[in-house]
Parts: sequence; C-alpha cells; structure tokens
Amino acid sequence: MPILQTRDLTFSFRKDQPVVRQLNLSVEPGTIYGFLGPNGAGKTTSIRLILGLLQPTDGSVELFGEDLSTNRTSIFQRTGALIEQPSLYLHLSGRQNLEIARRYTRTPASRIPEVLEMVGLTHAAGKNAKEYSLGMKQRLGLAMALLHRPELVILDEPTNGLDPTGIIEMRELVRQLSREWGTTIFVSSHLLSEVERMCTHVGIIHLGSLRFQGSLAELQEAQAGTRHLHFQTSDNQAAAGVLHAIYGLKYRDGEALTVPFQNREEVASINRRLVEAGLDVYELRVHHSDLEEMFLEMTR
Ligand SMILES: Nc1ncnc2c1ncn2[C@@H]1O[C@H](COP(=O)(O)OP(=O)(O)OP(=O)(O)O)[C@@H](O)[C@H]1O
Repeated sequence: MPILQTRDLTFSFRKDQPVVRQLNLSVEPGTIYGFLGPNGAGKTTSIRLILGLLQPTDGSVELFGEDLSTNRTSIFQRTGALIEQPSLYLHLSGRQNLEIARRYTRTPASRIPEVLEMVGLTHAAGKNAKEYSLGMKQRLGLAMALLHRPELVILDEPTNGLDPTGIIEMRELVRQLSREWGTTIFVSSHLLSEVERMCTHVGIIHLGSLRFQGSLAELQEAQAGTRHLHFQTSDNQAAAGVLHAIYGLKYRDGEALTVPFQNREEVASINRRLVEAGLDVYELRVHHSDLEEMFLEMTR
C-alpha cells in the first residue's frame, strides 16, 4: 500500500485556472521519491495540499491509507516536513532550538542527541544558530522535523540556495535517513541531476500535471529514446544519405545532423558507417536531453 497517495488532486488559486491538475501521486514505503519539475510547475502548491496547508479544489490526499480530510492528527504524528526556511531562534543554540521543539512535540529528551547525530550537527549543537551556515540551519530544521521519528518526511527543495558542499551534505543526509532509519522521503527539486543522484523513484510535474511517475530505472529507459547524437562530417549531405535508410535522416542545408540513439554501441556503429562511406567525421556529440527537452518529449 502506498504511504502517500493523491487522487485526482486539483487546486486553483483563481477560478478555472488550476495550478495542480488531477495529480495521482503514489509513493511506496521505503522509497526516496523525487518530485521533479521546473520552477512554477506546481511542486510547492502540491506539497502544501499534501500537508493540509491548502484545501484541494477537487480530489483527495491519503497518507498511511487514511484520508487527510478526516484523520489529520494521526497522520501528522507520523509525518515530518521541511518547507521553506526553517523557523529558528537564532540567539539560541542548536540544542536549545531542538529542546523547544521537543517540548511541543512531546518527544523524549533522548531523541535530541539522536537527531543531532543523524544531521551531523553534534559538534555544533552548543553554538548559536546565528553562527550556522545556511546548510547547517537547513539541517537543524530537518532535525526538528525528525524529533518525533516520522515514517514519512516531506522536503520542499531542501538544497535551494545551498553552496555545493551544502548540497552534497543534504543529499547524503537524505540517503542516510532512508538507509539507517528506513524513513520514506518525498523531496521536491527542479534539478534532474539531483534527483538522479538522490532518489529511487521520481514523479515529473509540468504545468500542474504529472507527466511521468516510476522508478529511476524506468525514467532512464524513457529518457533513452530522447537521447540524440549530433555530428558534423566532410559532407553532411552524403552522410544523411548513408544514414537515411536506418534513421530516415533528411539533409537540410546549414543544419547539423541529428539522430536519436539508444546506447553507445549505436554511436560506434553510426561512426563506422560514416567512415566506411569515405566521410571524415569532424564531430560526434551526444546530446543528453535536459529537463525542459524531456518535458517536451513527454508531452508530445
Ligand atoms: N498565492 C498564489 N496566488 C496565485 N498564484 C500562485 C500563488 N502561489 C503560487 N501561484 C502560482 O501557482 C503556480 C505553481 O506555483 P508553485 O509555487 O506551486 O510552483 P513550484 O513548482 O513549487 O515552483 P517554485 O520552485 O518556483 O516554487 C505558479 O504559476 C505560481 O505562479
């Protein structure tokens, strides 16, 4: 049973202009689910709906098999979230911030060293939060969200604004949390490369609609068909003729030649055909489709 499931989840700020459209997200326990989409795709709005901070215009949200509209309290006892900047008392230490959060979540004091250890802040626990880097503040925010040992953690673009070290630390932390505590993680991002490095599953949202959902391997399979090879030869017209039968390639004056391909063996085979036809190959360039292009491929 999915730990998080949305059913035709729809939301409009303005009448008849949905920014989340019939979203059917399905997140299995134990996975790291990357919720991927460009800025403005509707990720934050979807997360706010999942956390009950906005009311759906239509559709529903189920967490742990229970409907969010009727079981909020029991659901949120099992869920942790980090959205936007964590609210911290900057003049208090990391440990004191956790102590305050611990009191209102009524978790035992023994959890504080555990969460500090998990987020790698044990050494800095006594320092005031104002001395923390952005990455450390972000990790302290996550530590607060972990105090009640949630089974599901929802993170909205946790690496936004972090420097490269901070990004790597946050990514490692997400993986460690999944590995060591078995926490299910739902994390949004606008970077395909980040999701590829961090997640086991992915849902791609564009203009409020889900365009793809599946495992990382399934995403890579879907992507394979959108990979292209660009090349330049001593005679592009002749090269197009050589590859026409296999790829239906047409020569257009002044345009680079481009063919879709599946794997590197195919790249080698294309090169061989061109050379055997007596052509000089000046350039062979693999063009990995970036997120925008992949969206286009998926929406066509
Ligand atoms: N309070 C609001 N009132 C009206 N429109 C809004 C409001 N908040 C967001 N939107 C619009 O809803 C759409 C989705 O925004 P959302 O913030 O969910 O996207 P996002 O994928 O999280 O992008 P980002 O990473 O930039 O926050 C955008 O077109 C945005 O302009």
